[in-house]
Amino acid sequence: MQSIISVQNLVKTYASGFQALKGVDLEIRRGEIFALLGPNGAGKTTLISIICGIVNATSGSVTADGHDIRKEFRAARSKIGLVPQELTSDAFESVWRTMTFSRGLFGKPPNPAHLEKVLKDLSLWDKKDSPILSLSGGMKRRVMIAKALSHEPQILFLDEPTAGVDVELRRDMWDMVRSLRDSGVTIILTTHYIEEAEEMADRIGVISKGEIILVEEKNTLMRKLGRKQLTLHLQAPLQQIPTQLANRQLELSPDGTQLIYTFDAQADATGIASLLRQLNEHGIDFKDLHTSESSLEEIFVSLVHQR
Ligand SMILES: Nc1ncnc2c1ncn2[C@@H]1O[C@H](COP(=O)(O)OP(=O)(O)OP(=O)(O)O)[C@@H](O)[C@H]1O
Repeated sequence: MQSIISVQNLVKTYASGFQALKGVDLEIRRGEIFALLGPNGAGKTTLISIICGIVNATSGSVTADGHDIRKEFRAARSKIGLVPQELTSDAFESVWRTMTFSRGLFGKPPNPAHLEKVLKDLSLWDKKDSPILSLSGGMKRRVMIAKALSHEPQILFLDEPTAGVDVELRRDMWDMVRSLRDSGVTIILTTHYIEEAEEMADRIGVISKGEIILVEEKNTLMRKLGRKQLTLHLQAPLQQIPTQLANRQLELSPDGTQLIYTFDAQADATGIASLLRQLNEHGIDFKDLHTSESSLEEIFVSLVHQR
């Protein structure tokens, strides 16, 4: 499948001499939701800003729907909608005028039917004549999305779309983003909320210290890097793990009442059956057991910490 965004060997060295991007390659597939995860200062905003033509790269190239962001700036930029973190509109202006103005900036002829559809999709139609400042925080965020969609872009960047919003609004936002994807828009979002990436993304990219350290299908990532744990609640506390079991991936809880076995969720043989046999041989009885899987958060933290 042809990529809708192609980033090749992108380097950004700021005037201070700091290298924020160290040769980034990234392909975004048409129609996907791609989540870009990274700790503070990893280079997410720099990368997005270059793709959107706000910041110039030191070297490397970016194409959006086949158009080079430098050589064919207007054509490339018109494919992209950007929803920044901060509200960037005249708060006294009405929702409708904000959208028509934004569309005009891209040199697109008026298309009231498109704007109406966007506003209806975002449940903002009845607010079209309201000044932005009269709207709630959640509505203002939706107006920023409406504004970014006003020129009919095929690619939408959402920078931290749900930072600081309450749980209910976050869920609404997720539903909205999914329905945008279903309507054919490719979505790239940055987020600090791992839960958000886990919930929404088709693929996940992790950036750390200016390098993309991993790009993977979310499900594959969770399967591949996911660890499973089996916790056994013991009948009687243990002082220590018997030496015969020392070569196992076992941990004893500080109070000695739980044995925790970590195993590879992917492996054909988990070793659970033989572990249980060994415990039986050593007279270690348990009253209960449960298994748990590592979350994307744990995977992410361990990835970034390995570096
Ligand atoms: N104009 C600039 N001049 C010099 N250094 C900069 C400039 N802008 C960003 N940086 C540095 O580049 C690095 C990457 O910044 P960037 O804003 O891209 O990170 P980020 O991943 O978006 O972080 P956050 O999650 O905190 O928004 C940081 O170390 C930052 O201090």
